[in-house]
Amino acid sequence: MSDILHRILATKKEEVQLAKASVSQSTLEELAQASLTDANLKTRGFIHAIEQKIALGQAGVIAEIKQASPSRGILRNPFYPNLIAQSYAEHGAACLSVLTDEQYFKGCTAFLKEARNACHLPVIRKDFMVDPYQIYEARAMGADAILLIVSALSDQQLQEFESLAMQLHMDVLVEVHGAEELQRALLLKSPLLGINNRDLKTFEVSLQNTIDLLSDIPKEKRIVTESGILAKKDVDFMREHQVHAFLVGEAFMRAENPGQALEALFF
Ligand SMILES: O=C(O)c1ccccc1NCC(=O)[C@H](O)[C@H](O)COP(=O)(O)O
Repeated sequence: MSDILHRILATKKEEVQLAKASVSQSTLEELAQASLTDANLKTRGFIHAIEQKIALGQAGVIAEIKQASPSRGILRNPFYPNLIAQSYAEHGAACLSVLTDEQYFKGCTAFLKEARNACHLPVIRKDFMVDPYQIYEARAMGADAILLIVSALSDQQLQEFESLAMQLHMDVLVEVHGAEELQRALLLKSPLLGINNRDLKTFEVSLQNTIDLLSDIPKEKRIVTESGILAKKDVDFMREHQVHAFLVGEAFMRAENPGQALEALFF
């Protein structure tokens, strides 16, 4: 239990127990249900937004809003999620990814709400799901999608969490790093499959990781390459291999104008 992912997951389990003592799961379930008919909160199609971009021949960019990360430390200061979201929307992002983890990424629920309220884009709650409670929480805060990290969950949890997210009208990004995780991910229904180029145990990043898994992935899946996309050559490399959806954080967070950086990298 010493690598960073395991530490994050252990913290997350403690946080969920504390949260449950403050807001009961039944209250959250009611809020999540109510959100589905609230004009401001009802879900925006996350996968649909990516597919629309790709149908136009463009890249489907999930643009990340994160203040810090365990591997890179502070990425942006000062940090205004609403302005970043507007900038991404103006410059061609398909969707937003907002980190809500506080301890390791300096994120919070308010950042997701601020970013989503500032634009029309669908938003994924980027956090470490270990309990169904967090899925109700995600919907109650307005998330349009959640992330499920295969290495963090059992097969049963993956299926249960995916099914709950779908019942709450959210899309699911299923994230893998290696071949064994990929086989487990293929048991799920979601068409959105993220391949993380970063090994969350060692922080090592290799874009070749995405390419190495491609031949084992059925055509029905929409592949999202995640992490380490920093330069135009990285984008070209992926697109040459028919990978057209991208999750990018650091390259934009370090730029003075994140949206302009997105446009320069992808369009
Ligand atoms: O980025 C980290 O340090 C990290 C550590 C432990 C778990 C997850 C981590 N990152 C999450 C991500 O996957 C990235 O935020 C995302 O793919 C964007 O990557 P990048 O463009 O390299 O910022």
